[in-house]
Amino acid sequence: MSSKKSIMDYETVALDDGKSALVIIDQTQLPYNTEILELTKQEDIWDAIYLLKVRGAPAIGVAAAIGIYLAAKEIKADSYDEFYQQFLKAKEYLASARPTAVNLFWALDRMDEVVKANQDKSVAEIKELLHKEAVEIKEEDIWVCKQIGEYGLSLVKPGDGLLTHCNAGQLATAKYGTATAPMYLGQERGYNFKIFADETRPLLQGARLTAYELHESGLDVTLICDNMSATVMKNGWVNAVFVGCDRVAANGDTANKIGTSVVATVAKRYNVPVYICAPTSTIDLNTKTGADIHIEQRPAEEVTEMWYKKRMAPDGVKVFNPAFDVTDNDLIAGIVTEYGIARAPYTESLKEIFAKKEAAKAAK
Ligand SMILES: CSC[C@@H](O)[C@@H](O)C(=O)COP(=O)(O)O
Repeated sequence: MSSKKSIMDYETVALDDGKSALVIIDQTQLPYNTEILELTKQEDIWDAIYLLKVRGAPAIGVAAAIGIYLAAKEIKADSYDEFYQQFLKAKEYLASARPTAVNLFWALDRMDEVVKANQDKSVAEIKELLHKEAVEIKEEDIWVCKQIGEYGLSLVKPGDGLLTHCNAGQLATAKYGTATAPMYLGQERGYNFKIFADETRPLLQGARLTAYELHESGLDVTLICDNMSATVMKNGWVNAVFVGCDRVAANGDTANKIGTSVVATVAKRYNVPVYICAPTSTIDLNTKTGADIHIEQRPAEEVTEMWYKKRMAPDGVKVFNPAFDVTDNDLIAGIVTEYGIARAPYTESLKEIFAKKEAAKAAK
């Protein structure tokens, strides 16, 4: 019997409180090396987020929550004010790692709220509450992905062809993934999906991560280049597109990995519905439209040489390398959240989703 551990047996992101470490799989090494990193320094945590060692909006959120807890744990302060000043500095630092995925800010703000709400407590007690909150943020993400799986699965039928772009899988979340959650759940229930994974240039999250985790899990996955989605859709092989997101604006416009809007435009041409799998932690009602979303620009080398033995572009050529694009809301058939599926017009339906979330919180 093989004792080789599957990538699915590892936690994408975890806290080792005894070692005061953020524990992650270094995703830049996948699929060849499964290297587990134990990060204790704030600079290393920042680098891991910036360099995409830990990536995907929900996983970035969990890493940030654990990261700021670890920073807080190290603070030596006698008074609340002294503690909070240093906490805010650490928060600002981690928040600067990447600009588009709102989960980074959402998680840091949630941790900040814990500090502000407990000014009457001792510094030691606040640290303990931060620990609890970071653990909760991670646990919640697992539940959220499960729910998205159930709602997503209700949109498709056994034997369907599904296409996904980038990695919104287990490696992008605490477990199950968002766009992959209906796929994993369908597998448990005998749906026999045929999945197409876009390779996702320039950093190949689709090839290195999505194709890897789905294949390891025994799903029927076919890797395609980014320029092949029209072909597989025209052939009638795709019944639905499921993708994740980094920030959904109040009107439903959605920032996700560069190339998502191309897939959505092609899908519209071939009448294939595009579903955005979106934890409410990735929906930002304070951002009005996609035009207000800050799109991260990344180094030219990611396009010209990073994954090649030799540079594959002329020296000195200009390169444009946005990490994300915005899919306009009219290309989106539904936004699948943990509280149900929002449909156009999104300005209203997303508010209803948040009202359900509030009601569920109040009922606890
Ligand atoms: C559930 S993850 C959703 C998104 O974060 C994912 O689709 C994506 O675009 C990730 O981009 P990345 O640059 O790899 O962090």
